[in-house]
Amino acid sequence: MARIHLIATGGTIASRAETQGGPVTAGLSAQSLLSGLHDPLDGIEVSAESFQAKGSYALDLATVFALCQRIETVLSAPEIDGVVVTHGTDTMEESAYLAYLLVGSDKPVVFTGAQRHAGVADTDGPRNIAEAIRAAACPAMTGMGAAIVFEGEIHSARHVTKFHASRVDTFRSPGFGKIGDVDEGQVYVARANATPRRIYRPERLDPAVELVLLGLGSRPSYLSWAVETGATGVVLAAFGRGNAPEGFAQAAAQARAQGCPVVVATRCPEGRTLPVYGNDSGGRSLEDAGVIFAGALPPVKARLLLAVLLGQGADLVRIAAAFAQEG
Ligand SMILES: NC(=O)C[C@H](N)C(=O)O
Repeated sequence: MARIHLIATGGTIASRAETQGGPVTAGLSAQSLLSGLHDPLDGIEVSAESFQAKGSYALDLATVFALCQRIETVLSAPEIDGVVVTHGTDTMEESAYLAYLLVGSDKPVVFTGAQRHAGVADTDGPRNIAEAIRAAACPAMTGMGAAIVFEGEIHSARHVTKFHASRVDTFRSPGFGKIGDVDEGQVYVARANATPRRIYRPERLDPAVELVLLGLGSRPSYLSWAVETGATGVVLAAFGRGNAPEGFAQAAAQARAQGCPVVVATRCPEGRTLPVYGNDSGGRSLEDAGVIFAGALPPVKARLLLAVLLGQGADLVRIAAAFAQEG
């Protein structure tokens, strides 16, 4: 019989509004989440612990790094077959992606949460937890890396993103799709990831990697300002194939000269970067300025990978090699 350990971190799934229309605040323990389950789980044994009851928008990299270490420790126990993490949906894709990068065990790690809090009659929390537990207990999830189970779908942490601010079917994997389903208690895993998972072992995550979303005519001084105020790495969420407004190539070259790597990701939800365009701050001139392209890795996840790499002391060559492997 499978044994799953649940780690609760807060978010809407662990929240209620104390008064009608009042603020929704996190605070429910792991045990109370488990006691709200309606699904009998067909004999899967579940243990639980409360890690931190906060909205996911309030978590920081050090906390999520500690969470990943805790997941690894729990999975090292031979009697545990998988872990479920309950988490707010706002940054769930980020914590799940960090677990994907940092947790070396091949046992299943499944994140889930809710869009409707525990105080409303149609909360989606209990169903999502039950389905996450079933997925974590499924041998076909072995070796897939961290995943998100939500509203009956299974998504790889490598590809998934929160797509809708409030709907219960919020998670999608643009350009890739779900990897499976949980349907009437049955878990179906249809496919693996396209790129092999690589495990990183940093001693910490670099907390000073910034993400700059570019808009039409954005000012390059914003990149320079980030470096001047202590950014140790910057990810530009750039246009299309990885192009930026005029002046960014020069600012990127300066950043690099000051020891701050600049990674260029695309702000498009699908597709990958490729240095094609010349002229001031087209992809080719950014490449000449020494930026590193993120390929198909979305900006938010490129920032996390850079925080991992800088946290393990990687130099520019190793950072470029790691992003090149992302495809
Ligand atoms: N649905 C949610 O969980 C959103 C919440 N604001 C959080 O991420 O903590």
